[in-house]
Amino acid sequence: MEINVVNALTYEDFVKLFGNVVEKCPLISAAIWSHRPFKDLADLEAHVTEFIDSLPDSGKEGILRCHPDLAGRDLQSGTLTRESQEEQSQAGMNTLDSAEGLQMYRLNSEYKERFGFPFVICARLNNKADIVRQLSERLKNDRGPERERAIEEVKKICSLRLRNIVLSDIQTQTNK
Ligand SMILES: NC(=O)N[C@H]1NC(=O)NC1=O
Repeated sequence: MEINVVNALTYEDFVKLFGNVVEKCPLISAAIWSHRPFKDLADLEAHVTEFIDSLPDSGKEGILRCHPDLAGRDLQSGTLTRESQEEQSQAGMNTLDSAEGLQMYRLNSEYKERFGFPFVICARLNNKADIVRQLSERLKNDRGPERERAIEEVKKICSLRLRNIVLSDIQTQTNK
């Protein structure tokens, strides 16, 4: 997708297309739409990053709380967003055996109890073993550094989702 096509999108179409680049936070794309024209995709991504960085700690924690648990209730009940469903499947979160499922449940609960927000990691860049290892490791962090660490993961998820939107659009165009 050419950047001039993105820049020509109405507010409604822009939010429809980019509204979930940060999980369940369409407010972010609604806000950055006003920064058009974007120079390129990297510029669009930089605006998302800047918006997130400008939030107070409570806003950053709010973003984290919009994320579903990995291998959690939404995955079991099929209520994940399409993006999250794909990411969690790619990391093998949908094929945990009962011992692994219980381990994830316990670690996720311990994490939420400690920090007051769910554990977030870019599932596309990690496999099952990485996720369990990092969840155990990050449980040892202090709240401030852990909040920032988790927000960095949100940015990685966002970057891959943005790229996905653009690539799948190229695919559609070549198929025409
Ligand atoms: N909790 C959490 O990390 N959730 C996610 N990670 C990811 O890549 N997609 C998600 O929904």
